[in-house]
Amino acid sequence: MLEAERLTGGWGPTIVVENVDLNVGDAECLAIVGRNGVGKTTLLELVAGRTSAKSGRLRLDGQDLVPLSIYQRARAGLGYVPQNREVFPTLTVREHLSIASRPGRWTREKVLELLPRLGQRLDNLGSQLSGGEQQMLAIARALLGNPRLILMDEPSEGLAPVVVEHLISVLREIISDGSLSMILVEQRIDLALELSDRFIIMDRGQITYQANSADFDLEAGRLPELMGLTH
Ligand SMILES: Nc1ncnc2c1ncn2[C@@H]1O[C@H](COP(=O)(O)OP(=O)(O)OP(=O)(O)O)[C@@H](O)[C@H]1O
Repeated sequence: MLEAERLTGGWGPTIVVENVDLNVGDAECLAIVGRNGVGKTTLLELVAGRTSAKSGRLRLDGQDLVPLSIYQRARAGLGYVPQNREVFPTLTVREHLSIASRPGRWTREKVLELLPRLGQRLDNLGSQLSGGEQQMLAIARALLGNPRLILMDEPSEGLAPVVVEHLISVLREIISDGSLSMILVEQRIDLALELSDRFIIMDRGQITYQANSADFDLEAGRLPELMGLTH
C-alpha cells in the first residue's frame, strides 16, 4: 500500500534521508529503529509531507504523494502521531476529537471504547492532560481521521512504565483490528519487535538492515553491531 523508492530529502539544503526504499503492506506494522539522529523522524516527515522530497518516488495505494500537501496526504489516507504529540493547550479533548473526525470505521464511540480515560476527560483542556493522556489523545485524533496508514513517532517516549504497558495494549488492538497499516518508530527495541511484522534499522539516513520481527533473536546480541553502536 505504501511504496517509497529511492526517497531522498531532509531540511533545507541538508540531505538527511538518502535513497530509502520502503514497502508497507495492507494491515502490516513496520517498525523503524536506529540511533538518535539517524533520520527516522525525517523519514516519517517526508512521508507525511512536512518536508519535501528532493528525489525519489512515494505512492500510497498507487497514488503519487510527492506533489500533495500535508492536508492532501491526510485526505489520501495518512495519519500522523508526531513525536511531540502536538496537542493544543487551549482546546478541549472534545474539540480535538471533533476537528479530526472523518467518516469511517473509527468512530468517536469506537475510539473512546479503546481509550476510555479520554472519555472522562472530554471537557479538559490539552494543557490539563498528563503526558500519557496527551499521547492517547494524539493517537485518538489520528484514528478518527480514519487513515489507511498511521505513522507513529516514538509513542512510548517519556511515559511511565505503567502507561507504556497501556500504550502497548492499545497499539496491539489497533494493529489487530486490521483496518490500517502502521509505521512505528520506536526506541524501545523490545516493544518495536513485539508489535511489528517487520522491522528496519536505519543508520545515517539509510536502511542498513531489515528482517521479519518474529524471526529476529534479540537474545543473540547482534543488535548493537547492526545499529552501528559498536564503532
Ligand atoms: N524539523 C526539523 N527541522 C530541521 N532539522 C531537523 C528537523 N527534524 C530533524 N532535523 C534534523 O535531521 C537530522 C535527523 O534527525 P531525526 O529527528 O530525523 O532523527 P531520528 O532518528 O528521528 O532521531 P531521534 O531518535 O533523536 O528522534 C538531525 O540532524 C536533526 O537535527
